[in-house]
Amino acid sequence: MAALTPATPATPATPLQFSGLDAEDITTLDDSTAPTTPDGSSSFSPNLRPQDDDAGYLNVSSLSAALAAAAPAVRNVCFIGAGFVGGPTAAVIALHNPHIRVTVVDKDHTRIRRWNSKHPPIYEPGLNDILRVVRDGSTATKGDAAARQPNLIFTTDVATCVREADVVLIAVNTPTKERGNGAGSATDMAAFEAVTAMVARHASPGAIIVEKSTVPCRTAQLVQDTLALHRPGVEFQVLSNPEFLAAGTAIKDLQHADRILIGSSNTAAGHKAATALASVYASWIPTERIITTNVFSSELAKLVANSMLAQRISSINSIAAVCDATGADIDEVARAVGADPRIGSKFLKAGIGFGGSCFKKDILSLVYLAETLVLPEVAQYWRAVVEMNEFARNRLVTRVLRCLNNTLTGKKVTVLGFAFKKDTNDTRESPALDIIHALAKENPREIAVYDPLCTAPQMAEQIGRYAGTDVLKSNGGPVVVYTDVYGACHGSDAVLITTEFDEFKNGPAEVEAQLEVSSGAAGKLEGTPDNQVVSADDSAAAVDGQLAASLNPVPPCEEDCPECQAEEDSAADKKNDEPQSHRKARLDWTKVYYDMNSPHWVLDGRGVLDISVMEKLGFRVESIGRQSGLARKSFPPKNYR
Ligand SMILES: NC(=O)C1=CN([C@@H]2O[C@H](COP(=O)(O)OP(=O)(O)OC[C@H]3O[C@@H](n4cnc5c(N)ncnc54)[C@H](O)[C@@H]3O)[C@@H](O)[C@H]2O)C=CC1
Ligand SMILES: O=C(O)[C@H]1O[C@H](OP(=O)(O)OP(=O)(O)OC[C@H]2O[C@@H](n3ccc(=O)[nH]c3=O)[C@H](O)[C@@H]2O)[C@H](O)[C@@H](O)[C@@H]1O
Repeated sequence: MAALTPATPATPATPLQFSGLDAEDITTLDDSTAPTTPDGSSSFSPNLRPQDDDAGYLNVSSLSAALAAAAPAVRNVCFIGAGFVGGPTAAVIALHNPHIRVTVVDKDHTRIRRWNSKHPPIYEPGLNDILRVVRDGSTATKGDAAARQPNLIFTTDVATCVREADVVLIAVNTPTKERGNGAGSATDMAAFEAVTAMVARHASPGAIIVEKSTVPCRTAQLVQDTLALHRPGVEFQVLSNPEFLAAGTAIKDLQHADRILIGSSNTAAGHKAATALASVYASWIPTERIITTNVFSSELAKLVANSMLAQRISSINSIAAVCDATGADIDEVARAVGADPRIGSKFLKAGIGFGGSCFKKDILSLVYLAETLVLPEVAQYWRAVVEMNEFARNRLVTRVLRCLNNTLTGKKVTVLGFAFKKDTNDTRESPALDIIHALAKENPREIAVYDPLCTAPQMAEQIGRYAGTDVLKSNGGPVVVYTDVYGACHGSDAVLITTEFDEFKNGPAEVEAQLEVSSGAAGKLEGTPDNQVVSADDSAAAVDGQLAASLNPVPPCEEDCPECQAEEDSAADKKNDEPQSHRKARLDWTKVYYDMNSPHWVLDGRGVLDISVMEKLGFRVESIGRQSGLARKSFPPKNYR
C-alpha cells in the first residue's frame, strides 16, 4: 500500500501556524554537552541544528480548520511494540476507526501469539471486550448495522507492516540504562534505535514516523538523522505523540483522554503530518483536546508530566513522615491542602511510594538530561524525588520490624498485593518486590505473598529473578506465593498491604460496587461496533449480550497452548491468566483476625483501611502517616522513621 495519500491538496486551506524553537536558542547548545545515546553510537548523536521552513503556529483553531478542510487520509497504521502501550492504544484506535487497518508488530512471538488468543498478555479492565470486536469482528450487530470486519492485526512480520503503513508508531520499551556510560539514569535507547533503523529501511516514502515511546528530549532529531542516513533524499516526517495512559485504567484513559499531545517539526510538511495523526484521534477525541507543539516540547512534556506526578507523591510521603512524628494525620493534611484548587486533590495518597515501569525511569531520564546540560542543581532537585520514594518504601519494612520486636525469626509475614498498583497485573518496579527482598533478609519462617490479579507462577518467577531463587520455598527459602488470600493470612504474625486493591479495603458498601466495576461486571459497550458508541462508564466495558452473540469466535488455541495448560492447572482455585473473570470479593477481615496470631498486626502501606473499624475488630494497625487509636493515646508520638 502506498504511503499517506492526502485527500485534499497538500497545503491546508488555512495557513498553519507553528511554535518552533528559537533558532538562536538551539544553536547555542553544544553537541558535546547534549544527551547522547547510551552506547554513544554515532547514529544517535544529536545534531542540534535549527529547523528550516518555519511555518508558524499550529493552534487549536488552525488544527480544526485543517482537519475539516484537508485532513490527509490515513488508511494503515502500524504500531511497533505490542506491550502495555502498543496493545491497548492500537485496540482503541482500531475501535474508533473501522476504516483504518491497524497492525501491531512485535519481535516477541509469545506476546503476539497471546494477543491472537483468548489469553492476552496484559490485563486491563475493558480491554478484552474491545479486542473481541476489533480483532475478531462480528457477523451482524445490534440495530441492523452492518457486520464489522476485523481491523486490528497482531503479527511478527515487522518489515511488511512497516512497508504498508501510512503512519508508523514506535511503542517499544525505553528503560533505564543498566550498564556503561549513564548507567542508572540515562535512557536505554537500544530497542528504540534498532526499531528506528529498521523503520528507516522499510518505510514507504512519505510515511509518518511517530515516537509513541517515552524518549529523551531531542530524540526526534536523532530519528530524522537515522532516516536520512538509511534513505537519503526520501521525505519522512517525525512526530512525537507521547502516551499518558496509566496501568489499570488504560482503556478509560484512552477513551476519555484529557489531551492528545502531538509534536511536529516547524514546517508545513510537519503540520500536515500532525494533522494526519490528529485526524485518527479526532474520531473520538474533541479537537480542542488535541494539543500541538514543537516536537521537542512534546518529548519533554511527557518526561515532565511523569516527574511532576511522582513529585507530588514524594511530597506527600515526606509529610507522612512528619505526621508520624507529630500526631498529625496525612489524609487530613492532604484533604485540607488539596482543597485548594491551585494544588488539587489528586495524587496525594501517602504510602509506600510509587512503583511502575515509568515514573522512576522518566525522572532519571530528566536527571540525566539536566546533568548532560550541566545543570547539577536541576538534576539534584529531581533526583530527590526518587530518593524520597526509596525512603517511603523502606519505612514499611522498618515498621514491621519494630512491631515484631525487631526480629522475624520463626514468624510469618503476609504481603497482600504484588502488582505496582490496583487493577493491573503489571509488577514492574513494584514496591512489593523490594519489601519482600528486604523481609527475606530477616530470616522469617515464611513470607506469604498474595495478589488478586497476578498469577502464582508470575509472582514466583519475578520474586526469584529479583531477590534470587534461593528465597523461594521450593528452594528452601521463606517465600510462598498463594492463590488464596485466607491461606496467605493463616497463622500470620503481621499482614502488610502493599497494593491499594479494593479487595483489601474494609470500608463501606461502595467498595463492593467499585469492585464490581473494576471486575468488568458493570460496564457496557453500547451501540454497534460500527458506529463505535461506547458508554461513558466504559472503564470496564463489557460487550452486551446481543453484540456478544454476533461476535466472531475467538481464534482457537493450539492443543499444547501453555496458557490453557496453566488455566487447567490452577482451575482448582480459580486462578489463571485471565483474571478479569476471577476478581475476588472484598476480604473478610473478621475471618483473617481469627486465623492469625496475636497481637494481630496489620501494616497498611497504602492507606486503604479504616483504622478505627479494624481496631474495633481487635487488630493493631500501623499505617504510614495515619494515626492508630494506640498512637492517638500515646501522645507525644514516638519519633520513628
Ligand atoms: N506502561 C505504561 O503504562 C506506559 C508506557 N509508556 C512508554 O511506552 C513505551 C512502551 O512501554 P510499554 O508498552 O510499557 O513496554 P513493554 O515492554 O510492555 O512493550 C514493549 C514491546 O516492544 C517490543 N520490542 C522491543 N524491541 C523490539 C523490536 N526491535 N522489534 C519489535 N518489537 C520490539 C517488546 O518485545 C515489547 O513487547 C515506553 O517508552 C514507556 O515509557 C508511556 C505511557 C504509559
Ligand atoms: O508513563 C507512564 O507509564 C504512565 O505513568 C503513570 O501511570 P502508572 O505508573 O501506570 O500509574 P499511576 O496511577 O500514576 O501510579 C503510579 C504509582 O504511584 C502510586 N501512587 C499513585 C497516586 C498516589 O496518590 N499515590 C501513590 O502512591 C501508585 O500506587 C503506583 O504505584 C502516569 O499516571 C501516566 O499518566 C503515565 O502515562
